[in-house]
Amino acid sequence: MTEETVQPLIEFKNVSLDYGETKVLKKVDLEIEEGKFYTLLGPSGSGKSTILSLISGRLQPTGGDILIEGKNVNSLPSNQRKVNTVFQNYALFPNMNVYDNVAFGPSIKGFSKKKIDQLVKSMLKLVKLDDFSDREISEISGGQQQRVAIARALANQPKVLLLDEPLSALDYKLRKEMQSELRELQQRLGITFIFVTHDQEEALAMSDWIFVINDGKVEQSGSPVDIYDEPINHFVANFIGEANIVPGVMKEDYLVSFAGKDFKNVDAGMRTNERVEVVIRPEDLDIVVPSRGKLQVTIEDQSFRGDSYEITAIDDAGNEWAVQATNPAKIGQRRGLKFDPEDIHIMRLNESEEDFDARLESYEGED
Ligand SMILES: Nc1ncnc2c1ncn2[C@@H]1O[C@H](COP(=O)(O)OP(=O)(O)OP(=O)(O)O)[C@@H](O)[C@H]1O
Repeated sequence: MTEETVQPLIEFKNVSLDYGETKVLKKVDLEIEEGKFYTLLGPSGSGKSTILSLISGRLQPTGGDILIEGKNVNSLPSNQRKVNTVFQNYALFPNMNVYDNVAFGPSIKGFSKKKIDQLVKSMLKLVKLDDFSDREISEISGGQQQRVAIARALANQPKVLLLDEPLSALDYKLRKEMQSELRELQQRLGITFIFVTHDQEEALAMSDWIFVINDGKVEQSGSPVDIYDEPINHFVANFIGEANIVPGVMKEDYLVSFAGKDFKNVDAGMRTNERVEVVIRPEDLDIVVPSRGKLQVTIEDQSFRGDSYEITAIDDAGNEWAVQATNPAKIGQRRGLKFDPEDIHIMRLNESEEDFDARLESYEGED
């Protein structure tokens, strides 16, 4: 039986964008399905907003193809795409009240007054601003402005909502609140959200699927859990959460050597004695008495994080380990580090997802 393939809502095939000599996007492939929450996560300048501009039609690619519902839209104007964007600065009309801001899109489309009214009221209800219709934009808070911007975009009834760092102007608490509100809104509406952020915590908390973008390329894509637990390379491991990354050698299947010792692990399929990078997350390390530790360390530093202590320890081979611990430690003390085989994650050196797959295929072909 063949599995039915779902046509992606949006596809990027080998999409490049150059500004003269500057290559901003380098042969990007993406697939976006209907009804999910996607996040483009990457550092400043990596090309996230450029990808949104290509989806919305504000920019055209210099190479490759962009497809929406299977049709090439490389040169389809923005206003003919069922896509709307919520910008970082909200871009609200300051001279209009809340109601008129939301009514703007539907009025341009020539809908009847009654239909516009219904639409605006339901959108304002959706973002919990039904009592704020008559307020001027200057009379509402940042978080409320953010909601108006979302209601305004949704009033255009898009298939896809693009959100370009929409929470970055909010304070920590409001930002957290809006994260769950946005997530809930997306689930309720069932439309596709593509959210841009450089905040990994935000991406992990909100998304069904994350694209990690770096230097105009997709470094890795996957569910938040996949990306956190199985980062494909040094960049992703470092960018997504805190990671201890030390050099190692895969001696054989399920046996890795690092910090001068051999450890059982759960990875297989690499060459004998292949050089690798070993990743262990700070929360997967426990500080114990030296005799119970798999590695012996000296406590170098510690800082209080509110709900935990971040401890820095140095092993006898000179590797530095960040440990997230519930109890404080004493600087200068000799301790042990404990971890389980499944907490050891192995990364091949400088390997892209494509190279990794190609190598895996050739490995499987050798049987
Ligand atoms: N008109 C332009 N000419 C030349 N380079 C440009 C132009 N517009 C953008 N760039 C470059 O393209 C790169 C990607 O920009 P983009 O805005 O997509 O990044 P980003 O990941 O969204 O960053 P941020 O998180 O800071 O918004 C940047 O290095 C930027 O300097």
